[in-house]
Amino acid sequence: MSILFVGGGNMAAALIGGLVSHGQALSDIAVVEVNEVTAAQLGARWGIRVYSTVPADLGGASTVVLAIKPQQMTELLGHFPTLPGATLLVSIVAGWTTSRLCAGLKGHLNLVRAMPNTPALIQAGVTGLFALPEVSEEDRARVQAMMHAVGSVHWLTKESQMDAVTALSGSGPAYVFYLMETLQQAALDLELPAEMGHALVLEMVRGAALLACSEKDAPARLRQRVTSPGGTTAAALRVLEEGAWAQVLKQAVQAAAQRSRELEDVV
Ligand SMILES: NC(=O)c1ccc[n+]([C@@H]2O[C@H](COP(=O)([O-])OP(=O)(O)OC[C@H]3O[C@@H](n4cnc5c(N)ncnc54)[C@H](OP(=O)(O)O)[C@@H]3O)[C@@H](O)[C@H]2O)c1
Ligand code: PRO
Repeated sequence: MSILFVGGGNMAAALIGGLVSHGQALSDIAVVEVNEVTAAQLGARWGIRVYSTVPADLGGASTVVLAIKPQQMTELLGHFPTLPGATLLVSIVAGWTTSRLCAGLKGHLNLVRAMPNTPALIQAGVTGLFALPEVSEEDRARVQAMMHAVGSVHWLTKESQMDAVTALSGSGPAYVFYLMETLQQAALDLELPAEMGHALVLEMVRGAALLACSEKDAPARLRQRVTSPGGTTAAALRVLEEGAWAQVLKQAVQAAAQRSRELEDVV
């Protein structure tokens, strides 16, 4: 499978890294990247072909991955080559629906939307996929293999689920990193040395995530096992409940899903 990435930023680099580690030939990967610094870094890191504009023949690629920001899409599609019907178009662009993509790509229907996340950088990502009915089983398998190279894959049954996936697992790493930043600050406030606070938070989050993945018990049950009656955890959880922490977090995820719905309309 030869792949042309349009946009060679954070997510494209993560996907390329995963593909290369799964044996994808570097000669079968090319990138279109307008940012000269990023373009030079991609070339130096992998020695792959890097274009400054989309080549009319797509560099011979059978799969094109759109990996630019939603706000950059209208300009890109304004001068995008007409795709041969057999070319598989995969878009990781948040918010852009297949209907808008199809319209911008002159009726192209061989379309799959993918929503990965940044742990893809270490092949620990999770991706939601949605394909139009016109996409063949073979092309579905190709895109599944591509995203599986950077983590696990879940097929969506309805495109509208993509906004929730974007809000949950697409944006989700930022919520966890924010929690970690806050806990590190709390460690400083409790006068732990910065390095120790940093390590304790990292190892605690890693341990909790691994435990949750290894156990059949739901997170609520795991939480109960930490919480001794009248103990320290109960004291902390009471403060979180008083601050309506769960409601605030749910509202944050709702806001992300709403923004995903709005992003289709950005120009
Ligand atoms: N980051 C995430 O966690 C994440 C997760 C899932 C999905 N996504 C989606 O993935 C897409 C890319 O996100 P990202 O974080 O990888 O963004 P990014 O790091 O900004 O990468 C996009 C790259 O494309 C370049 N570019 C802009 N216009 C271009 C054009 N016409 N042709 C070729 N290259 C062009 C940008 O250059 P400039 O910097 O000079 O503009 C930038 O280097 C977004 O649509 C986002 O919604 C992101
Ligand atoms: N990063 C993109 C955004 O913040 C999409 C999910 C994660 O819009």
